[in-house]
Amino acid sequence: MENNKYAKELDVGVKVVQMASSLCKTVQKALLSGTFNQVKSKNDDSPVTVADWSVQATVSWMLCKYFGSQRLSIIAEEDVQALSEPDSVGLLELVVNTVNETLAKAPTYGLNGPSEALRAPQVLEAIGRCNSSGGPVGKHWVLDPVDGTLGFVRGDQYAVALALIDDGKVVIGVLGCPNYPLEKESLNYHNNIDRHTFPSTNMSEVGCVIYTSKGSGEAWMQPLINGNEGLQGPNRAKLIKVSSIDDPALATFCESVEEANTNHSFTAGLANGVGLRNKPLRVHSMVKYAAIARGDAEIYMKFARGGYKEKIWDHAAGVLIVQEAGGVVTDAGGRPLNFSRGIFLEGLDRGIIACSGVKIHEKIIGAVYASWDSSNL
Ligand SMILES: Nc1ncnc2c1ncn2[C@@H]1O[C@H](COP(=O)(O)O)[C@@H](OP(=O)(O)O)[C@H]1O
Ligand SMILES: [Mg+2]
Repeated sequence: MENNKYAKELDVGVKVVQMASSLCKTVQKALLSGTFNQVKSKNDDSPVTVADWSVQATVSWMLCKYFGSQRLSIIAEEDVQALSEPDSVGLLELVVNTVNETLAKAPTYGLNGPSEALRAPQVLEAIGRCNSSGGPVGKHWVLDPVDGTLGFVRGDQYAVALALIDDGKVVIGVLGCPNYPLEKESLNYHNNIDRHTFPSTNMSEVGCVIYTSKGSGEAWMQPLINGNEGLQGPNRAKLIKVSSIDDPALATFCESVEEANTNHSFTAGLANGVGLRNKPLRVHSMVKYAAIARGDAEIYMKFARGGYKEKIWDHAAGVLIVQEAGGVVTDAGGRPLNFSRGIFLEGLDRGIIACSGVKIHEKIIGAVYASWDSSNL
């Protein structure tokens, strides 16, 4: 993928997501062990933590460093408001420390950090500059600093998702999945990782970064780089591919854990309609796209309640990774997702269907048409 037009963007993107994933692992451990417990609620009641802001600041700072601050457009989930409030002084301090600890390790990841530690205003500026609204023209970076924050605070699955959109098309996608084991066999999707035993598994075998660039026909997976070992370790990147299973009776579908985010009974009806037999794998975050791309599951379906507008940062990186790994992603009407119309997936028809192959995908789309009118959705 080195000859790619976006080779530099991909190289920096993968390294910065590696750094961000490591940051998240550290913060998640601290949260679960009670070292600090600052979890805030946003207006929509979803949680936000030190990790969300720290990742956003770190990625934003690095993108500025490598691609210049002048015309850099970044669209990311978090804003600075809650962090700038008077009662957030302690939280801001934690974020500043976390960002500086992370940036200090930049050379271990093959990147250059700042010559001196960032101060609070610089950290707030880095977070606040990610307020672009995207659109059909030019390059836009898209970041979900911690996707699946609910999974994150529960000690479960979450992802760091970074994508680049160029003239309305997603051209690179990078997904950090810090709690996704390298081997499928050791992933127990059905249960949350027990808070009290976490981290019980061999952590060196847990966590990966998956990446691709448009048109390459390849998606790659690296193990998480250990902050101490850094780039000295062997490059263990390997190609990943979607599953070749096309018999629905053998296929597995994944979906959100939260009923509030997708209609579980509608997807159960679809699953039944196409002859799926396996129980759904309920997983937080874009790790579901990673599961399809790695061949660990065949189908991902999401049907949000009417009126909910899907955000581009929740899908951009995952969609491209699934497509380049050999899969198909469309809306429930069978049309491609449109990343060119600002921060929302405008024009999305009902829901999102990601599949390992065309055959299963067609069956699911057919089942949607057959059951939609009677679904009350
Ligand atoms: N009412 C809703 N319907 C659908 N998706 C929602 C939603 N509220 C939040 N989400 C999105 O669903 C994402 C989590 O996905 P999942 O349920 O698959 O784990 C959230 O990402 P964040 O956790 O980054 O906010 C959020 O963007
Ligand atoms: Mg998200």
